[in-house]
Amino acid sequence: MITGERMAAVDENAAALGVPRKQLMESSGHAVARVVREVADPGTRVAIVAGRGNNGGDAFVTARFLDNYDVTTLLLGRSENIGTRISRENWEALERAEYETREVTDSKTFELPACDVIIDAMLGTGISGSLREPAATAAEAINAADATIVAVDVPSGFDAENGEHADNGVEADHVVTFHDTKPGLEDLTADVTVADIGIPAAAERFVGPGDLDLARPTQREGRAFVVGGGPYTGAPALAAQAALRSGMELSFVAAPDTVAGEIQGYAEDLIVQPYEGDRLTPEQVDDLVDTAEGYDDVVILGPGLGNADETLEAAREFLEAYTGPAVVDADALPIVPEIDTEATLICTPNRKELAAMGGPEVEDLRASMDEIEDFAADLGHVVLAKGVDDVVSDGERTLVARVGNPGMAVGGTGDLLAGISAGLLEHVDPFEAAAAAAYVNGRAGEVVADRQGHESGLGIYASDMLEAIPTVLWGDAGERERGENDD
Ligand SMILES: NC(=O)C1=CN([C@@H]2O[C@H](COP(=O)(O)OP(=O)(O)OC[C@H]3O[C@@H](n4cnc5c(N)ncnc54)[C@H](O)[C@@H]3O)[C@@H](O)[C@H]2O)[C@H](O)CC1
Ligand SMILES: [K+]
Repeated sequence: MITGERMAAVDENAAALGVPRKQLMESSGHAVARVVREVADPGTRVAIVAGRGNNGGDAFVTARFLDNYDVTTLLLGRSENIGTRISRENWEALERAEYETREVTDSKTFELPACDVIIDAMLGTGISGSLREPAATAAEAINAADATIVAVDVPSGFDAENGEHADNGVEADHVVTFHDTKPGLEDLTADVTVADIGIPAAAERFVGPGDLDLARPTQREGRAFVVGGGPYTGAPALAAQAALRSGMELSFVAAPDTVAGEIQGYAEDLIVQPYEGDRLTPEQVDDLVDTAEGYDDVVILGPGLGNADETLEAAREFLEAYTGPAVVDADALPIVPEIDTEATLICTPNRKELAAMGGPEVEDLRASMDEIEDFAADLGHVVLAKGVDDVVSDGERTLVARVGNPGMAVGGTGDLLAGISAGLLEHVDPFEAAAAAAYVNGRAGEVVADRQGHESGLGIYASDMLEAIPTVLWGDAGERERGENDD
């Protein structure tokens, strides 16, 4: 089962792997033709009713695979308004090859040709709400016709996010859905065929640009609240800056007053809130929890805190009292399995920290995905295990991020990852945030290495990567692989 939104992400990932959507469209269109051949003999009259999105494009392909049928293709709208390049190319191919095509420019003049089979390709997973004109009139005519209705991907009017079906939607006899079934399709009376369209398994196993699409912030929003610093000062500063670079509006660092000035000195963009002492102790916990909850912050707990007993006790008390979203990193990690917390956590251990949390002791994170998944399930929180390849799991879903370069083994990249995770956690669930953050961090390392002219990245600084975060999130670096999906 896959939602329409997730499907779009997977096909973006497939494009990045070199299997562009136009190829998938060819497979989709072919799959629909196969079902038509099962339900109707050659020579039968077939009417294709297509919309201007990729759902329509699939059916333009179908027409080519039904050469021994009597096919008429109706486009709802003008061909110059077809919404995507690949769909337009498939429409143009029909015209050049002299297939029977018509453009319906006015719903009042809509007329279904005499037919025995209707292919409903008006709307697929791009739909929202009940059908608007001219699709509404067309759906009425389709439902009233004495013909077998074959729907492409979903019946038009069906919402592939939640299974709701618009009152004025198409009532299909057969549905040819792609790659995997969609939520709610099984509740329809139609026969459902799930067609394999050649999406590589890697598109769902490896984090790619599609996962980033699901998590990309569209506006400046949220406050990061870093509880870090004491023995170290660079780590909280990097994490706090990475959160700002990932779309947060404000980034606070609560730190001991002995180091607050130093942390502020790294970056004027941060707001440093000093507390008394030279390290975090339980005395500060109530204030910190009140602040974080009072302002709906996303907390980053751990960077540079050190592992003094009273600091770890404070981190424990913090997580036991706090109920909001947080990223837990570094010395605070071993506490997580020991506590009961209502907080929503992303834990970001490296291999050593994973073992220190009581997780599996592994050489190669990717080879140990299953163990990491089991560990995340036991822990009850999202684990983002970072290494050469990162593994992200919420105990049910597990993804591998295989981006980045050897130079990223330098100190500080983990702090960036914590900051990016917090920035994305403001917008999406912790699994989606962690997966996309791993991708963004890795790509940022690649972008910097590229700019510096050495692919290995050996010699990059974590702080060099700060500026590359927006490049990956909103700029060309995130879009570089998108190829065919440019419209
Ligand atoms: N991997 C895959 O899933 C593949 C899917 N394919 C097919 O592509 C469609 C999804 O295509 P998309 O272009 O995103 O959207 P649609 O064709 O579904 O429709 C968009 C179109 O509809 C208009 N619209 C939206 N809501 C309404 C409404 N309530 N009433 C009327 N019109 C509406 C919107 O404005 C757009 O113009 C998927 O289902 C598959 O069939 C690929 O071909 C292969 C890979
Ligand atoms: K459809």
